[in-house]
Amino acid sequence: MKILLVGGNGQVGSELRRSLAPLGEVVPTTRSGQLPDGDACEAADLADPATLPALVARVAPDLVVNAGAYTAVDRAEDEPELAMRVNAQAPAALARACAQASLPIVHFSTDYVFDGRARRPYREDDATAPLGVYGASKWAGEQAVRESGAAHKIFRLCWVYGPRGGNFLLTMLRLARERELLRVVADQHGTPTPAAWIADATAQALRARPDATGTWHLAAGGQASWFDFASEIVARAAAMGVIARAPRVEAITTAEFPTRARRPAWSVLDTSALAADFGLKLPDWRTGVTQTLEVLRQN
Ligand SMILES: NC(=O)C1=CN([C@@H]2O[C@H](COP(=O)(O)OP(=O)(O)OC[C@H]3O[C@@H](n4cnc5c(N)ncnc54)[C@H](OP(=O)(O)O)[C@@H]3O)[C@@H](O)[C@H]2O)C=CC1
Ligand SMILES: Cc1cn([C@H]2C[C@H](O)[C@@H](COP(=O)(O)OP(=O)(O)O[C@H]3O[C@@H](C)C(=O)[C@@H](O)[C@H]3O)O2)c(=O)[nH]c1=O
Ligand SMILES: [Mg+2]
Repeated sequence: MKILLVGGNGQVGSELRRSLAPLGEVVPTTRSGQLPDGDACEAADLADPATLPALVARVAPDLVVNAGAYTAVDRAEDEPELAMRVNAQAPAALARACAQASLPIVHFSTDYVFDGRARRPYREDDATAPLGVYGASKWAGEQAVRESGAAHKIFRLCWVYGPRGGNFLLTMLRLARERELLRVVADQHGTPTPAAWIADATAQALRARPDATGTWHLAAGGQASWFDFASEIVARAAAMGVIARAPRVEAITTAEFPTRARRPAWSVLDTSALAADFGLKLPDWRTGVTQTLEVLRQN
């Protein structure tokens, strides 16, 4: 089996290069046409969706996996057109090309499609109402994939992080080395999920039910505020010797940490459909923090 992996260099994309390898030949694309080790690969610009059907035709895969996205939540408010091209029009073009060639597609979306007013974990068919441009662009991308006619798996993810790339854990470790005090919002709740777990679960779902079509929530177990996540990161990192000492972490409100984009106050995802359909249940989010810090310590 040949797998075209678009966005093969992001947090999830780089873990998918590893986790999908046992399923077949993985053909990654990056924006530059280069992988981090300097090796050449396919180049694909998601800001130019019209070029994507030719990419699919040239590679002639058996499956397309799209891990590329515009993920700068605040910046998206000032670049809505670019965010829409990358997060909505590019997946639309990929999914239409898949439909035409009778290929299945795997696509990823986000908890930020919800407005956060729920009082229980979000289910797949709960009403969406994105608060910002990023969430709106990801919702439009999901809809385009569903409407393309291609067999698809859409996995909605939450608070993704890992040892590489831009993410909250790496930001907290940097700030922990620079500051005595971290101030972190305690009134937004979700579930921090390692990119490696997402990539492993994606590979397992493809193996278990290659033909299943639909949308599933995919996140670690439990729930946390960003303050809980930051507190766990600095406590574990100090205990494991990843940072020399733990700074104090202060719980603040969203109002005390103004950002360009609004974010949902609650975006915990109900993952029971993933368990029922694929037999997949991810460990508690705290286990992921320790595992990721272990990878960083070894590097
Ligand atoms: N990060 C998170 O917290 C969450 C992410 N998600 C979703 O999960 C998926 C994977 O996210 P994640 O791995 O974290 O994202 P990353 O930002 O780590 O990776 C996205 C990748 O897309 C690439 N990309 C962006 N714009 C273009 C472009 N114009 N042309 C080509 N490539 C481009 C980036 O390349 P480059 O590095 O060159 O910019 C990067 O490699 C996405 O669909 C995202 O929306 C869902 C919930 C949470
Ligand atoms: C750096 C920092 C952030 N914060 C707050 C700001 C914000 O409300 C919250 C998270 O900040 P970040 O900007 O790191 O996270 P953000 O970019 O909003 O993360 C989101 O990314 C997209 C791609 C997704 O799909 C979501 O699931 C989610 O992971 O923490 C603090 O309170 N203190 C701090 O020192
Ligand atoms: Mg961010």
